[in-house]
Amino acid sequence: MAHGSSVSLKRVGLTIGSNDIMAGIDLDIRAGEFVCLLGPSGCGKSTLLNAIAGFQDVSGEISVDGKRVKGPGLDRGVVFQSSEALFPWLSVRENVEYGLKLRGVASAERRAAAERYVSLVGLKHAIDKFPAELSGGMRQRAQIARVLVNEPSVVLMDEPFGALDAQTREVLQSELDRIWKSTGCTIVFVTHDIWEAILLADRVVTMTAGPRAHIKTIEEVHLPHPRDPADPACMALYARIRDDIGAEVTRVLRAQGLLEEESVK
Ligand SMILES: Nc1ncnc2c1ncn2[C@@H]1O[C@H](COP(=O)(O)OP(=O)(O)OP(=O)(O)O)[C@@H](O)[C@H]1O
Repeated sequence: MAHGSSVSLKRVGLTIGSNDIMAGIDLDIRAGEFVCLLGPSGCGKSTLLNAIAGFQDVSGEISVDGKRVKGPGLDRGVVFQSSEALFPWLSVRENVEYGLKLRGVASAERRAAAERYVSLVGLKHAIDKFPAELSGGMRQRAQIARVLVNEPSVVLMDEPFGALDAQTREVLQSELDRIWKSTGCTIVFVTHDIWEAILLADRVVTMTAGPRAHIKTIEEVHLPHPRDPADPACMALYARIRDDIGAEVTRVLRAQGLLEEESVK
């Protein structure tokens, strides 16, 4: 199993054309930590995740276990929202084995690894099915297994449960908590859902709205798992984060002239 790596962001920024998307982002993520990124739509959460993945060049410095990120690498795995990320012409087993095959891992070893990770995500019974035969939740489980089989020390998740119905999302949230603990990897998870962040994260990082988006607040969540939304500590945290994001949305609407001063609390 993989260990978790630390991730360090120093003065990270991105300007595209005349658009200052983000600026001055400093964040130190501990090895094995679960960090959720929240913020108003368009603030740059996915862009930041892509920068850690090495898909997006940014200014400043991003390093994993002290080593500068210069592009994608097997130490970082990315789970996308869309289950289209699976190859539709391959079975779950073949999808999960795919990366190992590219790396020349021997067939027996590949098979054993795929079975181990497909079991870990609770999909053993569907290992020979094709993506079209799976529900949305099962496809996301398969995508997670396909990433974990490479034993990344950092897993980057971009709204992985965003397209799922509420009940499936709840099941997968608790499964993810179990999977995270059993692998020990570091998780950086982008979501729009404040409850999802509170139920999963060690720390919830809230970003300001752009332009020049940066970190607004960091909440440490010192609560045991499984967390209960009815817990007063969770409710208080929810109210604080909702107010932080709400203030950003209000600020943007006001700047765009879409909200009158007196209607703002
Ligand atoms: N390659 C690019 N070229 C131009 N603009 C870009 C590029 N990548 C990101 N942006 C802009 O950067 C901003 C942040 O986008 P991003 O998708 O990261 O935000 P987000 O917080 O993940 O949004 P959402 O919550 O709606 O998914 C947006 O204004 C987007 O248009």
